[in-house]
Amino acid sequence: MVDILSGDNIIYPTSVQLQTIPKLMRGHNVLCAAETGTGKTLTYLLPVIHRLKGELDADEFRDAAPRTGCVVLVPSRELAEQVKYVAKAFCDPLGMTVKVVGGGKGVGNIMLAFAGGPPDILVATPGALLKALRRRCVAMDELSFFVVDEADTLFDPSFAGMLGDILAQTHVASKPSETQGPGRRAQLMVVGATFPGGVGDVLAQVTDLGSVVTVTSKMLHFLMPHVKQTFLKVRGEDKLPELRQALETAERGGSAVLVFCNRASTVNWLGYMLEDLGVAHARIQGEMPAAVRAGVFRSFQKGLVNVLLCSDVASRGLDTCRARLVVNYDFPESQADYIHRAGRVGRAGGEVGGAVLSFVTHPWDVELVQAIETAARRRSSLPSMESAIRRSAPQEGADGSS
Ligand SMILES: Nc1ncnc2c1ncn2[C@@H]1O[C@H](COP(=O)(O)OP(=O)(O)OP(=O)(O)O)[C@@H](O)[C@H]1O
Repeated sequence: MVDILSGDNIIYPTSVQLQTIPKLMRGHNVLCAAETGTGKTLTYLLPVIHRLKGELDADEFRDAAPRTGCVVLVPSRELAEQVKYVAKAFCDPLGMTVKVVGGGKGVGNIMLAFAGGPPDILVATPGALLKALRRRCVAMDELSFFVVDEADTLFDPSFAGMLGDILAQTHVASKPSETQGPGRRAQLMVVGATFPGGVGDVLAQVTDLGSVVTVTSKMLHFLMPHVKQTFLKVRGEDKLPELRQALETAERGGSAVLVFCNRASTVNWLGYMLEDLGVAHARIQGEMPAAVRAGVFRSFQKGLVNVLLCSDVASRGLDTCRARLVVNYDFPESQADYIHRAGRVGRAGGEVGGAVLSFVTHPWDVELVQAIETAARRRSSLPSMESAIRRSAPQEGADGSS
């Protein structure tokens, strides 16, 4: 595993990895709240793969029937493919299997993922996982790990019902000793860059909250100091010319750009406008089939297109070191959306910082802009982003402080 990491130029752990990986290795349930782009995916994948490989090789499991050892739950198919890609780099050489079941595919496709037997790691979106559970393709009560990635989205009311159904079928450990040997219970890992209220209440239904170690990074809810934040007050009709100018400047500098709109319809409209102006681009929005979105994101990653117009479906978790500029064509409706969009640039392992350019058109955006501007200037955390977990589980700072 170390060879694969160094091949990717990953030599030293990030602060979040340094604090969280040992706790997972010791069998604790962990809630990890750390800013965007700090390497949270490897934070959980490395201990998961290490332990599953150990179980596969252990004498006490030799006669056990094959089973899925870890389910990673993510909100979108793109993110599922991304996690699978990272996991496969480690699992393939170890002879372990990783499969995805995601939205936008029929039941036949979901069954196909299990045709070769249960994968060691299953990366799933909630709807697809529930379908797989109904067909008994995977047994949540036999897992060694259950990971909830992008927790703020998955604990949002739009997913909370499904998440509750899934958690109810998962046998979550309440202490590290329960995670060992045949009959073990699953270790729970909940990961996010922002946390909504109510997370503690949901977790309390499936495990002893006292058993959940919380790791929060010192920079949680801070704006990245190496990402320049610019706010441009413009009239609605001036947004398109301003965008065009920003795209031209980015093109001259060889930067790829993510342009965020608040609605799918605006993404489509803006796409037609840029088409008229002869600006090459691609689009991702939530009303497109998930498989199409995944294909579009792949073309962006490969450098086939440098401008990606997107709705917030692309703001959560997608890892690209290509983007140097994020444009908020529409000002985001919440601080959490701002943090996630801004987090697409200046990510761990990237060589340079990045910039966020936000168009501010409406008087009602001003209050949010002022809060963000002040936080960026003072290098303080964004207000009103407090975590429910902070109040409901034992704390441990990423600097090691308790
Ligand atoms: N220790 C490390 N050193 C250098 N680069 C790293 C390290 N760990 C992870 N990375 C790289 O950092 C990038 C961001 O990682 P990742 O996508 O896991 O971030 P994240 O914290 O999950 O972000 P988000 O909150 O946006 O989902 C990836 O390209 C990854 O390969």
